[in-house]
Amino acid sequence: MRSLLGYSRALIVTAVEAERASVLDGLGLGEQGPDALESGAAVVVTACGVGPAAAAAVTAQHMSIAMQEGAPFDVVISAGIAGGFAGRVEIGGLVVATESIAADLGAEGPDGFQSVDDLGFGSSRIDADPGLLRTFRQALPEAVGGPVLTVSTVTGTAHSKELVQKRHPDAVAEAMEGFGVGTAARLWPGATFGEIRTISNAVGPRDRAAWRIPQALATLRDVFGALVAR
Ligand SMILES: O=C(O)c1cccc(C(=O)CC[C@H]2O[C@@H](n3cnc4c(=O)[nH]cnc43)[C@H](O)[C@@H]2O)c1
Repeated sequence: MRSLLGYSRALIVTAVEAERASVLDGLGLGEQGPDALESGAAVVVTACGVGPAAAAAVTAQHMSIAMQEGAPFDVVISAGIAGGFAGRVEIGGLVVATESIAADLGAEGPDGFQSVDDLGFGSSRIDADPGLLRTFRQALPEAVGGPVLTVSTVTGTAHSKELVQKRHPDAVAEAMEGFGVGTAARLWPGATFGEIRTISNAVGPRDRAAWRIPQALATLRDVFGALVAR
């Protein structure tokens, strides 16, 4: 593959291998060996592990190596499955993040939760690059756009869902890596960032048996098939 969406070099970060395999399948790349990063492949797909810390560390490592090799990434995409907020997106559906928000980064107190923004310690939000977002929207007209939350603990009760929705009424989905990937990506000037998620489950009381992972992985494959076709 020469390039993705007109960018010279793309890094796609998933959490787990099954998501990575779906992305590679959609891109028509089959298996990609560990040499792709050092050898300057136009698209590198990596599985970072679950959660924002692993996501930030692995993204930063990849970006640093690519820079040293003289082939920096100019687009970084956090991709994978997610929980969707009922009424906003269906299971099996697709979400494109307008921003990736670290929903549990802050402090609890007697008056409730305060984000790091409220506390004056920085920002818990990373905007998607506007040009990349426009491209996603054109290529994926069926996608629901909105904030995607990054959490360290999957929301698993009606009560915690209510709390998180009160704080983020516009959120369309939650996952566990986007804010971490974006935090690393924005350290490199010239790298654009975005997040794409397909929906495996509804956010709320935990019912792992109800997660439709194969369906979400199939949608993820089709999404990257549509992106590479442009
Ligand atoms: O068991 C499997 O076969 C399998 C295949 C692909 C992915 C998984 C995962 O468990 C992925 C975990 C990953 O998914 C995101 N995720 C999905 N639903 C939610 C949610 O409701 N709340 C937060 N995160 C969610 C998240 O990004 C995880 O890293 C298993």
